[in-house]
Amino acid sequence: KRSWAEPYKIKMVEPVRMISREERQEAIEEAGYNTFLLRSRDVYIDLLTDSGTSAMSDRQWAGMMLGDEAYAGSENFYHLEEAIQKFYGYKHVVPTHQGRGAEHIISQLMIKEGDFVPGNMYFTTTKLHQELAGGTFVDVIIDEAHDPENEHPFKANVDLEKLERLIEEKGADRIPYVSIATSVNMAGGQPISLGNLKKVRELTDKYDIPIIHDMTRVAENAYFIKQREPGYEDVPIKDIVHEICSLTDGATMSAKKDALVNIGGFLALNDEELFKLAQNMVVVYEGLHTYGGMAGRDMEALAIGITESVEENHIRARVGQVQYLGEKLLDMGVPIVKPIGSHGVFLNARKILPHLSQDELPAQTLAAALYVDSGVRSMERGVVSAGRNHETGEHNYPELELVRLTIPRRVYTQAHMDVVAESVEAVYKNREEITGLEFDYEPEYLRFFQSRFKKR
Ligand SMILES: CC1=C(O)/C(=C\N=C(/C)C(=O)O)C(COP(=O)(O)O)=CN1
Repeated sequence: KRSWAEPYKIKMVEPVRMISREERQEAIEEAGYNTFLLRSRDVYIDLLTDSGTSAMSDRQWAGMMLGDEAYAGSENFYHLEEAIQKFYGYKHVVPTHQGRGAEHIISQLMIKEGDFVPGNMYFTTTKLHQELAGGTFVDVIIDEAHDPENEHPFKANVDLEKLERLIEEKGADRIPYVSIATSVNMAGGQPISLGNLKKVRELTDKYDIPIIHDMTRVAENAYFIKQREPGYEDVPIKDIVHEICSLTDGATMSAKKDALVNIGGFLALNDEELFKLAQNMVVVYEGLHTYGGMAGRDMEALAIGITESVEENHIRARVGQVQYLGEKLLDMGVPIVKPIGSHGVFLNARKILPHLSQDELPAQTLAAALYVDSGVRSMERGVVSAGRNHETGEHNYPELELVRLTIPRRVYTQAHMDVVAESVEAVYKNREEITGLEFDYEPEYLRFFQSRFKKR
């Protein structure tokens, strides 16, 4: 089996710097032990997120020069609309500045006070917008998804019994839609199978409940279907993506991930009436319905990015790099979420720091320790990200207490992955020395972005 390399070569580089350990210790204290509050210039390898951090292609950059910055009717909008209709199959497109812009609109439109929104595990902004609209998120993902060691190949599958029980218990009229994410971020970048999605479709059709698809990383999910689901080995990624979308009634997308742009998003809907309502809301919150908070040039780059995102060699290289890092860490004996995810490798902070209770914020602590060791920035995906129960005010204590090493698309080389793995190994070897953190400042919403912590 011959080696295989990325299907591109580098045409432009952006120098990065490595500051000293002393400077990194100062920087993390300055940032209140929150990696979101570090300055980019103090970060060596930035694995905080794959959101908006990917490299655009020369074609996308060329598209930036074709920005039709007309306020209304920009040519770039129609190119974006065509790309979404062609690759995703949805009829109507409402552009937004990024994913949460679309989540805000669809939540306000479809959810009424006291509703329940079932979904395959929560995502932070998605759940918050459902709550702000008066709804309650209900997790209907299979139990295996909450077990980092479980190697189920499709951990994002829906537990159909859980879903049907909820519908029977609450009544279909209090379930505005089922929220299905392709490649579930908080479970460790795990896919749903087409077989399961078809069963979800059958069940929701029985009760006439729509499915709204969070398609932020749909191409990565399609890649795992091609790798793991019988019958799809020879089906092109773009056809799998199209089939996934065809089983849903609409979608929100943060285009900052799979679609390879630094800003952008949209809401896509098949229902004409809902589309008109969404179009009317977008002008209140995002911008005219033909730009929705994006410049014309951004929409052009996005239309091109969508085309590139479903290209076989691109997605194979993208997911392949994540698998490479994950395999290295498994070989080093570092506890990570299995199977290895699509957009990142998730360290099992609870298992790495068993001497810390969840109240000592193990994932937050581990992310800070990793940064001090090497300048590698990661993101907390544990109790801090889970926030507080919006009724009781108590912390939500998730099963999964993870640190996400999120790989931007087409940015880092294999050498960077090797440096990251060695740093994780060094911190892992020294794990007994690590002591916990506590909150110093905690904002009301999405606290993981802006909280500050201190050593206990
Ligand atoms: C699955 C999913 C996401 O992962 C997501 C944003 N994710 C971020 C920022 C991340 O770091 O994973 C969003 C929100 O998108 P936005 O960051 O507003 O463009 C929606 N769905």
